[in-house]
Amino acid sequence: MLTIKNLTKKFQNKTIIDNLSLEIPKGQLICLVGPSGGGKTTLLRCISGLEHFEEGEILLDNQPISTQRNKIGVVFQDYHLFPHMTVLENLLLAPKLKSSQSVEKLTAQAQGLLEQFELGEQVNHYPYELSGGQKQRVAIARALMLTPEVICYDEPTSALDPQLRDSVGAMLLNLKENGITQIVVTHDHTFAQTIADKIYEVNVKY
Ligand SMILES: Nc1ncnc2c1ncn2[C@@H]1O[C@H](COP(=O)(O)OP(=O)(O)OP(=O)(O)O)[C@@H](O)[C@H]1O
Repeated sequence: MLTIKNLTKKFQNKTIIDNLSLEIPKGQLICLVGPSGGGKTTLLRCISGLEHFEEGEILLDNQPISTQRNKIGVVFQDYHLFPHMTVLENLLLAPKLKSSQSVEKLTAQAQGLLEQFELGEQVNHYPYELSGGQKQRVAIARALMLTPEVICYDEPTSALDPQLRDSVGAMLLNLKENGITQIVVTHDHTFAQTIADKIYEVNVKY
């Protein structure tokens, strides 16, 4: 269970998130929608431990999020792939630093994920050689390498055509089957309605 209790986040004394409380059961897929500037990305960054907040608590299974960051994966809007590394190297970088598994095992895991995401032929390609949809799938595969319990996505379909949007939707629904809790920021209400267990409107008045 991911629990947000009375969360308040300010930037330079401007309140962006005002006393927000939310409970997300394990394995749920929720979408955060709302107007531009409403605080969706900020909320996602607070949940993923990338942003400090003034008041309230964010707990994963009753533990403060600050101690649980390694259980939370983030897929950024512009993917944040390392341009000078191949697809495989992008997947291996963080687990090589954080995981106790051998490089051989990690490589096999990465190759398995890339096959599953239909990226088997792109293993040794660089990000500039990939399409938007392929970059998106590499970013999701990279997040999965750390076996997260929660994955946060910021606008995962904003750069994709409708067909690729549907394939990302199918991928997220598939991950739901594995019990991963997913939080998706999106402007796309149709996409949200297709995939979400619950949709939350983030629309804070300043
Ligand atoms: N690092 C920062 N410093 C100061 N203000 C910030 C910072 N990051 C975000 N903000 C402000 O916080 C507010 C919420 O921004 P946020 O990016 O969370 O909104 P959003 O709902 O994700 O918007 P969009 O849908 O346009 O991506 C905006 O007014 C933004 O200018």
